Amino acid sequence: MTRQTGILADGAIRALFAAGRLKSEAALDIDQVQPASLDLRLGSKAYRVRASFMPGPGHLVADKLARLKLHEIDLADGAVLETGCVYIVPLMESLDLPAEMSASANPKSSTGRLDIFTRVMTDRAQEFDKIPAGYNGPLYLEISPRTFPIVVRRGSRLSQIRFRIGHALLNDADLLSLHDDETLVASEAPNVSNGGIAVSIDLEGTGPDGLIGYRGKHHTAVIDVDVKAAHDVLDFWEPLYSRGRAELILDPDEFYILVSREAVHVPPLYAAEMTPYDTLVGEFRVHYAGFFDPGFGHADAGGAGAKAVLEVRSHEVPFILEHAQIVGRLVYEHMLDRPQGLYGTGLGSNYQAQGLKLSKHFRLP
Ligand SMILES: Nc1ccn([C@H]2C[C@H](O)[C@@H](COP(=O)(O)OP(=O)(O)OP(=O)(O)O)O2)c(=O)n1
Repeated sequence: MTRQTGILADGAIRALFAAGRLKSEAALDIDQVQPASLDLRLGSKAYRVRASFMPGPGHLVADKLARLKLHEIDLADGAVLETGCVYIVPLMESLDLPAEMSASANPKSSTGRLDIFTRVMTDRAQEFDKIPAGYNGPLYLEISPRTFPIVVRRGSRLSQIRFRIGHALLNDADLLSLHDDETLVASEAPNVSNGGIAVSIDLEGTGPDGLIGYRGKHHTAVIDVDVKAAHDVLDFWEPLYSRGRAELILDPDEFYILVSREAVHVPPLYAAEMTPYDTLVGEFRVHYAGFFDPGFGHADAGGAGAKAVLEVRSHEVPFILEHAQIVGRLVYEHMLDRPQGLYGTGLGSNYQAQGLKLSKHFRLP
């Protein structure tokens, strides 16, 4: 059954290309269309800018770039993007959306796991990562590596975009009833509020030796975002072990990879997104969160027991994170159609049935 509102699935995203609503400088990569999103590719130039900016009503990104760029970098053969610097990269894909269709962008999971801050910008934008209905124009990516310097090139895929018609978010009652049928978050009692189901942190360490997570090292070598399993974990990360207390003191200057206590599940007719838990005093937050594909953690797609990976930072002050503390909420949206491919069934799914898992760029010793 086709719904009137919801997120476009892979087949409908391919149809946008065929209809000229989505364009790209080059033919699509074979795995670029995901079950409920499209990976966006970097174009051939990056601009180092002095500071991030919002285009604002009436302004084109290209005009602001002409004023703010400090240096132009050729990405044809790859280039290093340094930590602490802000870059703007025109993307290969551009849009001419139908009047009723909007979109939203997010860093890919691998991008968040490397602590690469990214946001998509459009001309005249008043918000990052939100593409208004009917948008016609180019897309740009702001990139700021926070912990590790990275190598990127034309075609590197750091962010992804979802297309939607209307509003199809599940409310609390819908979520509870879907949870009863499908077990969305495997917890003793589901905690549902504001349209989201809570995900909490595991600090007991069910992994080998009580491993609970990793803290990013500083002054490391560069990471090529396009190469898998190239780096030794210990050159970039300090493993953290549970020492009997099931708590972790977050240092405000550090970046942590942790894991959810619950296995999470996105049934095939839904797409989910993690929204960071914003404490009223704002001491810490899951920094990147991100999109969860239809089929993630779905038993038929090989995903039973898949945990969410959490990229956590503390703000301003050191903060004690305790086992089972809520760190985010998963919100669910209806798909317009069932995707042809589910997460975990294709060759490119790196994180199905994962536990605590660093990005695909690392190999265990
Ligand atoms: N904070 C997050 C965000 C996402 N995911 C999971 C759910 C997603 O369905 C899966 C893959 O996400 P992306 O498509 O963003 O990731 P990549 O493209 O980097 O990985 P893959 O190559 O596996 O698609 O990772 C996660 O565990 N923790």
